Amino acid sequence: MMSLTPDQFRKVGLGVTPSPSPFLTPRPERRRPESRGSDWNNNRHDRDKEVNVQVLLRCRPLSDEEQRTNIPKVISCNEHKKEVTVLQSVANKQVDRVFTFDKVFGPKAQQRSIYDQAIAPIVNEVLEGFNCTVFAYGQTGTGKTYTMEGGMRNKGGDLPAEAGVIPRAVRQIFDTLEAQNADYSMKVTFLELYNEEITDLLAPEDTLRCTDDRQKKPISLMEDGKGCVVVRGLEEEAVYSANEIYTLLERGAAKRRTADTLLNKRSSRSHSVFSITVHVKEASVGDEELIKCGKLNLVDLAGSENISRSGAREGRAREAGEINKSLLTLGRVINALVERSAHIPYRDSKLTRLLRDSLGGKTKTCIIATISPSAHSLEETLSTLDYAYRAKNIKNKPEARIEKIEQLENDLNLTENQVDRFRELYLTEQEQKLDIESELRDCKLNLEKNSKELVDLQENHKVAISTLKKKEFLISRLLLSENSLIARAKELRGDLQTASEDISSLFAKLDQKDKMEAENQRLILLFGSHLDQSLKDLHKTILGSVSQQQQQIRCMEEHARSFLASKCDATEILESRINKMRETYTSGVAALKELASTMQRKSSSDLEHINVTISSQTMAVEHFLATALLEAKEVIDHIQNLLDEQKQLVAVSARQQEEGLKRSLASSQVISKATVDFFNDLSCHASKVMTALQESQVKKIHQLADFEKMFKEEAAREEKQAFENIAEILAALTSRKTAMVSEISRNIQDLTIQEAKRFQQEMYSMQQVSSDAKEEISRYAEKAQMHFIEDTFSVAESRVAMENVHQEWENISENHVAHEEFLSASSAMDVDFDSRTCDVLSAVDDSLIRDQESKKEMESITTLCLDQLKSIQEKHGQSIAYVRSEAEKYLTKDYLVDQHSGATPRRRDIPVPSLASIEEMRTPALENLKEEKNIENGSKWGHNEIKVSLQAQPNRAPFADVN
Ligand SMILES: Nc1ncnc2c1ncn2[C@@H]1O[C@H](COP(=O)(O)OP(=O)(O)OP(=O)(O)O)[C@@H](O)[C@H]1O
Repeated sequence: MMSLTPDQFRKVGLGVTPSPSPFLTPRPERRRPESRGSDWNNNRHDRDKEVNVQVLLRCRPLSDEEQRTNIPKVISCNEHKKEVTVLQSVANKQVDRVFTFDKVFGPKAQQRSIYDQAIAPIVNEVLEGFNCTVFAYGQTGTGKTYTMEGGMRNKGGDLPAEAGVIPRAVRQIFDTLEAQNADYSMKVTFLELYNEEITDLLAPEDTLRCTDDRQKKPISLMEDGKGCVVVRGLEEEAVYSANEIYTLLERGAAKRRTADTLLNKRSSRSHSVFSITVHVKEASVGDEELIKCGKLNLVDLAGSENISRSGAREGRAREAGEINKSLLTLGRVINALVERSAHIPYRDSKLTRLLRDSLGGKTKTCIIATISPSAHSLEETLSTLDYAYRAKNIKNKPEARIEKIEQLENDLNLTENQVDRFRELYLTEQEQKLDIESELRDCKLNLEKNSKELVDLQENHKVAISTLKKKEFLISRLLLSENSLIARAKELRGDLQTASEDISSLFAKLDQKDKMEAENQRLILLFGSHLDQSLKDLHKTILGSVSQQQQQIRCMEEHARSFLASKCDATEILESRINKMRETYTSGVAALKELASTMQRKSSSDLEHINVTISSQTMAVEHFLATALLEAKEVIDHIQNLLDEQKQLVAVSARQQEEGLKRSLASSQVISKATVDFFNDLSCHASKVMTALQESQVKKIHQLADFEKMFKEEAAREEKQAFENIAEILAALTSRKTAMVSEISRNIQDLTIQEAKRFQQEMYSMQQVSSDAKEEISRYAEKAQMHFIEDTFSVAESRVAMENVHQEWENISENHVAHEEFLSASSAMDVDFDSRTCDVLSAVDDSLIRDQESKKEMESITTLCLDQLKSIQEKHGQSIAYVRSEAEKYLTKDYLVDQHSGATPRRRDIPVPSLASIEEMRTPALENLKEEKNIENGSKWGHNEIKVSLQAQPNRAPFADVN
């Protein structure tokens, strides 16, 4: 045990004395104790707050040995989620267990991070005047000592990385107080609890010199587990600097009893308790001096162990037994605290007495549970986790201790040294006082509990007596209840009879409904078959009309073909006639040539004769010639006139022929245009028919959908109106009917769609045929135009030839005979030409007549087609109307099924006795009876009635008879 003050005290010459003055504030005057600072009140308030014990979990890494032997890991830590998962498989099934703690540190967690995250805040609380305890709990070899002590050696002022909680806490306290330049004193104790004996690990060397473990000087622990700190410590007090403390601690730690076990080469065989008590002088509040007193306990428990597994040898068996015993007591204390038992077995072991204030007391407590990740330690790990998890629920009531001792010091008029000693004693006294207070509170609680139990017993006694009375009364009341129950049962029976009659009539109604349902189904089937039949008829009609149309189209094709053939014939005739004309012209031209040669021959002989005549009769002839010349001139003029006339006639005839041909062309063009227009009209009409069909189909679909919707709405309305009892049956019926109707409507829609597709195909083929015929006719018109052009050319050629002939005739105009011959030939040719032209005209007339005939035929076919289309449309409309009327008929029938017949029993309220009336029949409580006695009239169960009934049944009433 030692007292520590900062080096600066020693520097000013105060530190070496056994009892240094920790508080250097001058105390100039004596002060009154009445007023207390606001902090004091705050801390009083803190006393009422309960805080849970904080539980951290640390899992060590696999040791080198464990890694070498490939021991599987069964622990997984999630520091972020603060979860530890124990991986377990039972019968090849993964049955993992997850535990959650306040903080979780995995195998990689460093000493420093654990301290900074978990312990540093606790040390700060100690400096604020709280008592705090941190203890490590876990199976042997899981790292408790490593966590609490770690490496203690201080290398040149710096702590090593593996330094544990104890050296780091000492460092933090020193550093903080120094930084605050605080007025403080500190006391450190390091105790070992071995086999229920306490040893001071900081006792000077010579006490231990030449002694074995058993001869270590034990410290007797006071009953409340507190006394050792102050009482023993005062005698051995000394002052040390911070660095010296580390050396002392290291030495003390080395003194702990350890042993080589199978699970840990340096297994601690004792519990160690390291305590630092810090007294910090608060800033003066007014004329009062306040001291914050905080205490930090750092406990390293010996490891719980399975003796057979840990391999504790014979000599160590008692040791292991003692460790387990003390840890079991600790477990019991934790259980009692969690279950909030009235009795907490703190006194069962020295360990629990030491930790009394840390578990369920006024201390802030943090448990570091250590586990191993090895699969071999699974059982012990689960036990540690269970304990640690339970310990989370322990509640402590920590309170900051800020003491006011100035007043007492002044009253006692002590010296400086006495004041310091007094302060120490006073503070320890306060601690003890608080402990006694807590015990007193426990006693009070027990007393309260006992007195409560006594009151309960008295209550029970009273209750038993009143129960007896109640029972007597109950028997009498039961008789009354019996009578009223029988009367009520009779009433109920009447109601039941009526209800059963209603139910049987409801069942009759249900039967009727079933029958209607069957009838409906039959009707629906009939409707389906009708619908099928009508659709088949419709299909047949459509097929018939389509085949008729095909026939007509074929007929039209025939006509077109025959028309083309006749046209070809006419063209051939025209060609042959033109050929004949050509032949006539050729023969005419040949005759003209022959005539010309004859004329030439005759002219030469005539010239010779003329020459002879001229030579013989020169003068006479000259005169004659002059006369002849005049006559010739006249003749020539005449011929010229005749030729002109002839020429004009030929030109007129050619023009007439050309005009005739033009007219024929125009008429054939008109015919072909009319034919094309007809086919256009036909295709237009067909497309109109198509659109009309599509529209009717869409309309049908809409109508069917509307009908379906209406049907559903109607059905829903009916369902609502129907009785609740048959609502389900009706709903089922309606849904079935709806399904059937929607099925049928779907089928109709499908059939209509197929029909429309077929129609479309037929129309498409009709259009194809029409367009083919149109093309044929336009080709024919082109051909006719070509022929006409050829004819025109040939006419023009013949005119040219005629003009040539005319020219030749002009050249040989002298020969009158030839002229006459020419005239005759020309007239013959003209006659021939006229006859040919007449032939051509008659052929054109024939062709026109035929065209007209074919046009008429086409018109008649078209009207036929239109009539047939109309009839198809009408038939289709009729069949749709039929289908609709049939559907309406059958569905109206369906609707009628659920019409009110009047025979259905009406809903009637069966009088159900109210709960209150039934409750009235119950035998009332005794107290109620007392109340009832006060009610004169107006209650069914009035006092008078009881009396009457009791009198009526005297033998059955009193309880005494039963007994
Ligand atoms: N987190 C850790 N990182 C590295 N080594 C560790 C860790 N925890 C424990 N060890 C090592 O495991 C061994 C056993 O640790 P320690 O002695 O601290 O266990 P213990 O729980 O105190 O055992 P016992 O109860 O038997 O005293 C030591 O060698 C220690 O260095």
